[in-house]
Amino acid sequence: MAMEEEQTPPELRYLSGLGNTFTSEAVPGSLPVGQNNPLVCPLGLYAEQLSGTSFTTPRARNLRTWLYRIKPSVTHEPFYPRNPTNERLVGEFDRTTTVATPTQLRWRPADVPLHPGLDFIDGLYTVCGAGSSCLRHGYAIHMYAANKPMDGCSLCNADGDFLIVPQQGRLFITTECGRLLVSPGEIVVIPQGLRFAVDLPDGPSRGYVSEIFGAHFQLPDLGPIGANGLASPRDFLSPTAWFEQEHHPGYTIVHKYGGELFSATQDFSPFNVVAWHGNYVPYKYDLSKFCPFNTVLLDHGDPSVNTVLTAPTDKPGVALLDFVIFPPRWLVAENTFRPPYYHRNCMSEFMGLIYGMYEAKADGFLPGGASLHSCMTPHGPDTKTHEATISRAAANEPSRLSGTLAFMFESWLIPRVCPWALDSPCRDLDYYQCWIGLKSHFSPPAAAVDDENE
Ligand SMILES: O=C(O)Cc1cc(O)ccc1O
Ligand SMILES: [Fe+2]
Repeated sequence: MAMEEEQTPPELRYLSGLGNTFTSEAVPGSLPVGQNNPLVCPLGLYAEQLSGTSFTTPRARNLRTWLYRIKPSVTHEPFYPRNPTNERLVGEFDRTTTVATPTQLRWRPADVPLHPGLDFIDGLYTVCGAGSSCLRHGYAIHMYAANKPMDGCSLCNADGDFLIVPQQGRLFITTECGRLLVSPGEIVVIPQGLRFAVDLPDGPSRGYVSEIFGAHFQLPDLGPIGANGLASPRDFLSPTAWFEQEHHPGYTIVHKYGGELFSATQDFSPFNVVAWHGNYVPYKYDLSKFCPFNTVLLDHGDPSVNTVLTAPTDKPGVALLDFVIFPPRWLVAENTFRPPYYHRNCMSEFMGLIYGMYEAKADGFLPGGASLHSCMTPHGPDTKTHEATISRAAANEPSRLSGTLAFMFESWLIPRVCPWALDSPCRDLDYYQCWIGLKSHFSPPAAAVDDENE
């Protein structure tokens, strides 16, 4: 089922609404009526539940889906450590795997290698993260550069949810719930435990992934904004049931578990779900649908106002991981330094750029590149941006920030960084230089200086 390079993907139908309970059948009459697991399911299917939360999680946050499939997913040979594994995937962030550094870090975009062929699994590499997938608290930030479809192979991430941000090349993703086509400018969430395979209809592809352990993404509360605004639930799209039933000898099930890869074989595709119902589903979202709110008079608001999705911790208002965007918008604040302010944050900020230029960096932060400003590490606009902003005569005029889309993964947990990210040829070792040229503009009245120094 792998698509050749630049093949047109099929038209897909989606179900709309984040958090909805859906039903979907690829064959009419394949979904049991009135119960989840009848003695014999319609059309001779097997019933299988996929639980995304504990059975006893309160109803408002309980997530599960019932899958009606040709054979249950348990029908496979034993799991073995995958050989070769992917040495650059991390699920436990400690001194043995990663490094603590308060240094401002920035990376140039990685070239997508053409040889040897890398699929989504082998093209993934962890950049940083915190906590532990086994202890179900923490997150990992990965990037990927892939040039080969996952052929005869699916991935199941037992560790957490993946939020994937493609930056170059569309992703055609087949899941047990159906198929999604995700373009740069869209994001997709693949929930923990759902099997999926990534095809690359445009060939070489790259992007960013945040993975969260022990939590799921939800929409942020809107507070005084009211009932509408930011990302609207109806703009989140989930797939419709789709299955394949051909005999497929040697199909490989890859299982990411404790940050490590295992594999098992079976003689059929895992995408054999004819019907399903539930609320534990993959979904995609087109970031151009985001309805941004911002200041209409003065000052630069905090970036939390641009939160698309948040994964909460147990502390109210504190995120395990926020996904925040910096979309095209009007800037209208008066007498205001409009780019981001200089900043030290108890949260840690990983940023990526999907296209265009980021408002705080005139140079060096490029589409496909990344930066990391960890807990309390100072950062802010580079010298060029600062100088250009304060010298701009028309600074009070409305201006439209266009042709740009940056994002941030922001977390309460302090990330540790992978050695290969620190040693990467893409690392911009001169990043700190972008602030070194900031001059003192301090000009107190002469009398005040004299008074003080007398
Ligand atoms: O560091 C950054 O560029 C992200 C950011 C953007 C903004 O508009 C305000 C604060 C902030 O941390
Ligand atoms: Fe910041």
